[in-house]
Amino acid sequence: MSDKVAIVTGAGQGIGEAIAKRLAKDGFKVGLVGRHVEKVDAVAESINAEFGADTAFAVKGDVSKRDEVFTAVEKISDKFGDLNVIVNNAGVAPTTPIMEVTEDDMEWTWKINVDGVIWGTQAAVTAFKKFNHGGKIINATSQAGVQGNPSLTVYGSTKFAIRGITQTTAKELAASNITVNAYAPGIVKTPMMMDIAHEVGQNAGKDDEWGMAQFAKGIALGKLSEPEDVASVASFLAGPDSNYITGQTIIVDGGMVFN
Ligand SMILES: NC(=O)C1=CN([C@@H]2O[C@H](COP(=O)(O)OP(=O)(O)OC[C@H]3O[C@@H](n4cnc5c(N)ncnc54)[C@H](O)[C@@H]3O)[C@@H](O)[C@H]2O)C=CC1
Ligand SMILES: CC(=O)C(C)=O
Repeated sequence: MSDKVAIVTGAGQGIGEAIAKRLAKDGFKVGLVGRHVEKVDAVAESINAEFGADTAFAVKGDVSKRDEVFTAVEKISDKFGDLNVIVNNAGVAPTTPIMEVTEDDMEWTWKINVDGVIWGTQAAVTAFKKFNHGGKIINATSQAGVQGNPSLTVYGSTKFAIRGITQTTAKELAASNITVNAYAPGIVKTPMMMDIAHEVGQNAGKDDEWGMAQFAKGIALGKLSEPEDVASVASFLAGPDSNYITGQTIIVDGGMVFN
């Protein structure tokens, strides 16, 4: 068991919720950050009911806003008296055929997916230094940040960027005993993916199930993944068994992408 402290952004549902629950099970105190405070509060309550009062603490924060990220990280690390891990998980996934991409699509998607990782990294490094030790930074990329997907130009561009940021910051922060890695899920059964499947289905005059099946094609293991499959990898990256790994993206996609 660990007595370490981890922060997970976008922890109100889906993969972030599963990671927060898994890290609590691993023995971490967990800080949950989300735009919708009622959602992160509900996840924190369920963690506290299962793992003991004061295991989880929820804070409202929009990752696209630097001040809000710094405030959230300070509140959580003050409450638990330390910070060892941040999981920059929050993200959005617009489906945008190339000829329909607008300036607005580019701006809001990059602000959340990419700026959010940068602010989370800066805020966590500031806390690691305050507590006089290194730490672990874990970023959410995607199979769409490893290979091109039609109609995911905007989203994919952010996820390719996150793999780049993972590599550059890993090299820059190694001397401070900070590792930086990423997980790249394939198709995970979460509200985000259900929304995408709905849109793809509607555009083709079909239903959500058909939409999901289009994304499920080509998965070697023949099934979609659960948020807990991604949480297992985040658990490994947050724990001591990954201490000698940095700058890497672990692909959790059931064999969609082989690189
Ligand atoms: N579901 C999937 O198939 C895949 C997901 N991913 C990535 O995994 C991460 C989590 O995805 P899901 O759980 O599926 O998504 P989701 O949409 O189900 O949950 C994302 C959470 O992030 C929060 N969020 C969004 N913008 C935010 C902001 N500005 N500030 C704070 N919180 C914000 C949302 O409110 C939501 O609670 C994302 O970065 C996504 O791109 C990557 C590959 C596949
Ligand atoms: C949402 C996502 O990351 C996909 C479809 O790869």
